[in-house]
Amino acid sequence: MDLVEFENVSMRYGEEGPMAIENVTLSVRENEFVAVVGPSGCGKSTLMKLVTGLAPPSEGYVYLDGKQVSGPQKGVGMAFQASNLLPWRTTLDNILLPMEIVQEYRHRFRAEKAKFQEQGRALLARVGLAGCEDKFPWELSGGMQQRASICRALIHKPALLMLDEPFAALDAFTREELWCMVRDLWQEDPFTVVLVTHDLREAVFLADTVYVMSKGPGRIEARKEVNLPRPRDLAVTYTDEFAELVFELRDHIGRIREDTQ
Ligand SMILES: Nc1ncnc2c1ncn2[C@@H]1O[C@H](COP(=O)(O)OP(=O)(O)OP(=O)(O)O)[C@@H](O)[C@H]1O
Repeated sequence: MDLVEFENVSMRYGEEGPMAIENVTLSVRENEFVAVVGPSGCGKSTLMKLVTGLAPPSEGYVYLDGKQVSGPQKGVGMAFQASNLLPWRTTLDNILLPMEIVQEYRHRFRAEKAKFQEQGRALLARVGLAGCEDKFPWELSGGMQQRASICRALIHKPALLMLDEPFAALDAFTREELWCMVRDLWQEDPFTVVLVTHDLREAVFLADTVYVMSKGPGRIEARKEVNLPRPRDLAVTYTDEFAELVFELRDHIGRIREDTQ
């Protein structure tokens, strides 16, 4: 079953502005890991706003779990390039924030606080942050902050996790560690993921399907299935098969850049 569907979606900001994305049709199956790659400004973040209901399409339809998206969606977890943890809250309190502020969960959270705190601790342990529950964000490294930010996005067990370049600001080694963390979380207890990234290796390592977007306006130029066997180890990134997939995507993007420059 498809969890996310875009049907001929176009979007412009303002009445007169240029099209940010045009005629986008795509679908994401339940528990599929999708990556969207493309040059800067091609509309990747706009796709995220449309799925989460933060902006309506100018034309076409966006469906989430079979229902047309017409406002902010509760069942979506989001993480961004900046972890945006609140500096005055501990790591555990930061990751429990959605339970406190989203009206839907607030009552249950107040009634069963100890249970949710336990779930928060367990989630932190799964991402290697056991012992960091009472630390403040400034006591954590950048990679640890991003781990916590992904926990915060998953604490309410969303059907869909939207990741907008969550590893872009990290060094190469930390980035690869976090790829493995997301891979493990997803494999242990599957959910649907849409990952927006500039990093082709990241897209091929993590995703089942990669969409390549062009810019001005953003269109889906290519869809590539990644049939590398799972579970994938980092060693796969040094194989010819992996390099060929990355090269093919790079070639698409190179051609798009030539056409739009
Ligand atoms: N709030 C806004 N108002 C007007 N135009 C916008 C707004 N947000 C985005 N745009 C325009 O829409 C187009 C797509 O932007 P978007 O941020 O979705 O691209 P992106 O692929 O996420 O970019 P990047 O990779 O640089 O983050 C761009 O031309 C951008 O200038």
